[in-house]
Amino acid sequence: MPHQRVIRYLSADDLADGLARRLVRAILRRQDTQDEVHLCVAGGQAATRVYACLHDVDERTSVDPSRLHVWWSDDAFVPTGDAQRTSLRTLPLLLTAFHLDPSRTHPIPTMDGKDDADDAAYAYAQELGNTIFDICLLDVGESGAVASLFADDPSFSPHTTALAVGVTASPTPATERISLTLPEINRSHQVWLIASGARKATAVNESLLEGSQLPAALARGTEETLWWTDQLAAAQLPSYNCSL
Ligand SMILES: O=C1O[C@H](COP(=O)(O)O)[C@@H](O)[C@H](O)[C@H]1O
Repeated sequence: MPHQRVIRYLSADDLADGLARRLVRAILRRQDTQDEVHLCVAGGQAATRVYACLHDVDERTSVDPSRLHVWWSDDAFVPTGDAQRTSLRTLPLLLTAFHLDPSRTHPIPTMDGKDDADDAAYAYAQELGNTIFDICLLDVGESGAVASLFADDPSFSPHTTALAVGVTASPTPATERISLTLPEINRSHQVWLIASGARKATAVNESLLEGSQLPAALARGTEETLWWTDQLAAAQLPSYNCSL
């Protein structure tokens, strides 16, 4: 399994600003050498702060929106327009930052026209097809969850062949959600896990322990797995484990 690297910023603000810059540069580097770039984004407070910081990154104007696809790691299974939708909060920030082409944005289907969360997950899987994310951003939950994969939930199946799954008893609102599966996440070239603040410190530490089976521990990119943290989130890690 590729090595995991932990990057630690001093504060939550530094993390959001630094990660926004690194994200723009990573997209530009990929666009230099390949046609389409597929970015998967997460909700979560820290990830959303990163998207808000994209506006301050001058190089973002060099990103070619006609060659950038944006996908979501998970979302609430609720009606279109429901405030619980992650994409409702994140899409406007990303649209403005990159002037995205709406036909290249792929929000997870809503409840409208779908029988249940599994039906929506199936539709999302169809849309995904053979897509491999160049960068998959995941916001680490307090329990070591990523996307809407919760260690104790029966919908978390590390070896499933499905690309997306319906979650019907999420411990965090909304109760019904749709999530990428671990195998789909792990086809990504780069997996970037974000953890900010003291409430994430235990999850970060436990996920980085040898043999951890938490969803955050099992999420790995085929090329690289990076943990983007701030001092509070990385507080329980040995300092030699961190760069920056
Ligand atoms: O909405 C989401 O948030 C969680 C983490 O949320 P936070 O409020 O603790 O930052 C994240 O794991 C999930 O993927 C995302 O969709």
